[in-house]
Amino acid sequence: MQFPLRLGSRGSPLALTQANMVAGALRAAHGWGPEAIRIVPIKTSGDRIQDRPLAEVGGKALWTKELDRALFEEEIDFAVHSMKDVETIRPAEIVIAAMLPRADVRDRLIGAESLDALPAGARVGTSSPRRSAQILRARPDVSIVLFRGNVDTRLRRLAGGEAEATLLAAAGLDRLGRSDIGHAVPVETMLPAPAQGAVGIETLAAREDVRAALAAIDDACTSACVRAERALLAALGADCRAPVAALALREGDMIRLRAEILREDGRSFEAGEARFAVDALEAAAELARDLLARAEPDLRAHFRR
Ligand SMILES: NCc1[nH]cc(CCC(=O)O)c1CC(=O)O
Repeated sequence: MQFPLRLGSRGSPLALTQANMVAGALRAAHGWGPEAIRIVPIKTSGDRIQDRPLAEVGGKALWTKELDRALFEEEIDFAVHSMKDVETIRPAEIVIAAMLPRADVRDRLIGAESLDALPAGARVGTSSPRRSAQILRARPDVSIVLFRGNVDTRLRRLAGGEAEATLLAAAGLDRLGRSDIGHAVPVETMLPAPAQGAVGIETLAAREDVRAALAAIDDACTSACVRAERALLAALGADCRAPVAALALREGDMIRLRAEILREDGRSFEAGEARFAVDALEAAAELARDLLARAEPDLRAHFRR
């Protein structure tokens, strides 16, 4: 293997923090020095387009396309991603080689202690169809304001009075050293997005040396759970912009997968769960089909490909 290994990352503060976590884990696992890994920031189209909801931007692979290209052109040896932002359908030449131990999976509400505590008619800033739907289900009186951009941008817009509250992933806030802000929303109220809180590392399938090095930092439990959540998402024909929530937890040799599909206005939803052996991912697809079969036409329409 040729050093330094080049780790591609988005350039946002959160992405770079996660890249440093990956580099640190690899150095510790292999006893490598600080020079062994170089972080290469790469601008993605998702980072450039800030003024429209992602669902409207339409193009797929907003966060991955440029990093994929850098992998193919051998500008980088591996790439770090928030697994939540990685599409379910990936190029066949690319593999998810490892995931770091998952962080807090919950969303944190900033600006109020709980959804119930929001003032009547409050404006809540988010660009996530899942969060919008879950908020509106709990609080049909609030209005949703489009909030995009990185964590700092969203907090600035909140401070600027553009909304009374916003929601951010606890994992991102914690990694940025902002554990002090917001109130965690229980997963029973807001089931998280599939793969929320998980950091993954991708490389080319052909790079056996890199894959072996990455295997040393793979958290098997996180990988198994996130793979189950992604299998459900894939079977729904959905991506990270669809109003889908899913959370898998290990229970001994089994995985317990909870999932929810919602209409974006929160007026209709289906929830379910399944228990299956760690490798029996077909059960996740079955749960997806079951949710779709129960969904009323307007809800199912969100998932028509
Ligand atoms: N879509 C943006 C995104 N992708 C991953 C995270 C947070 C970190 C994580 O979930 O691992 C965030 C920000 C957020 O949702 O608040």
